[in-house]
Amino acid sequence: MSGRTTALTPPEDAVPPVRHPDAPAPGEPLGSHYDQCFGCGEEQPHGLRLAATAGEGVSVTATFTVRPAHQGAPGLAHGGVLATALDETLGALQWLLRVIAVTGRLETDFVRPVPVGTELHLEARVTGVHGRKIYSTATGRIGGPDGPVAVRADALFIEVAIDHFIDNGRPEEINAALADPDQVRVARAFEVNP
Ligand SMILES: CCCCCCCCCCCCCC(=O)SCCNC(=O)CCNC(=O)[C@H](O)C(C)(C)COP(=O)(O)OP(=O)(O)OC[C@H]1O[C@@H](n2cnc3c(N)ncnc32)[C@H](O)[C@@H]1OP(=O)(O)O
Repeated sequence: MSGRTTALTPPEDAVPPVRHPDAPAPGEPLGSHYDQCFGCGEEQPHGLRLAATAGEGVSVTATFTVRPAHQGAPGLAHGGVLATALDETLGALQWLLRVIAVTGRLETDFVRPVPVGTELHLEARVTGVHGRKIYSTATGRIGGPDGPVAVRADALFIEVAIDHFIDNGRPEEINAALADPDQVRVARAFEVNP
């Protein structure tokens, strides 16, 4: 990482994010980007099954219920699982920008322990865009959208082409995804010029 800034606030010449005209309307459920995703996939038995909804501007909200499979200490959510919930919520912002991006950097504050059974209410928004770099921030609250903050994160996502996944993913999963019309439709929903 030599010569690379680790700052997660947008640089002065960053531009405000622009909501894509074809982005899902505020209040619209975003669905899963991949049914095997550990964060949002419906086919992952121990996954988070996080459900995200489009917000105003370039923002999303999401909920995730902590289950016994998500424990670290007895009765409490694992920190890595909570970071996943934040990462997934931040990743869902891509639906509103209609770009494909991956997490380059994620800085997480764990403010309160989160017991099993908790419904975590997350919200995320893009704070600025600088070329391929997308700066964003998220919080997770216990029990409701106005509940106490349990976790928060700042992140830098980097825009990539679909080839990022084709070139780097394991052939079994990539070939299955490319053969699935629903998956291809979802991938195209992220791209400005499919
Ligand atoms: C078919 C299926 C479709 C599914 C689609 C939906 C998928 C959605 C999935 C969502 C799932 C949930 C989300 C997930 O879990 S995503 C999974 C977790 N993330 C990853 O696996 C990413 C792994 N990393 C990489 O692939 C590369 O390093 C990337 C692509 C990120 C950059 O390598 P690339 O060679 O492309 O770019 P570059 O190195 O020229 O850098 C470009 C610029 O960025 C700056 N920079 C880079 N890194 C950092 C850093 N760490 N801190 C600070 N800055 C950083 C860099 O300085 C430069 O800035 P500047 O010099 O221009 O100013």
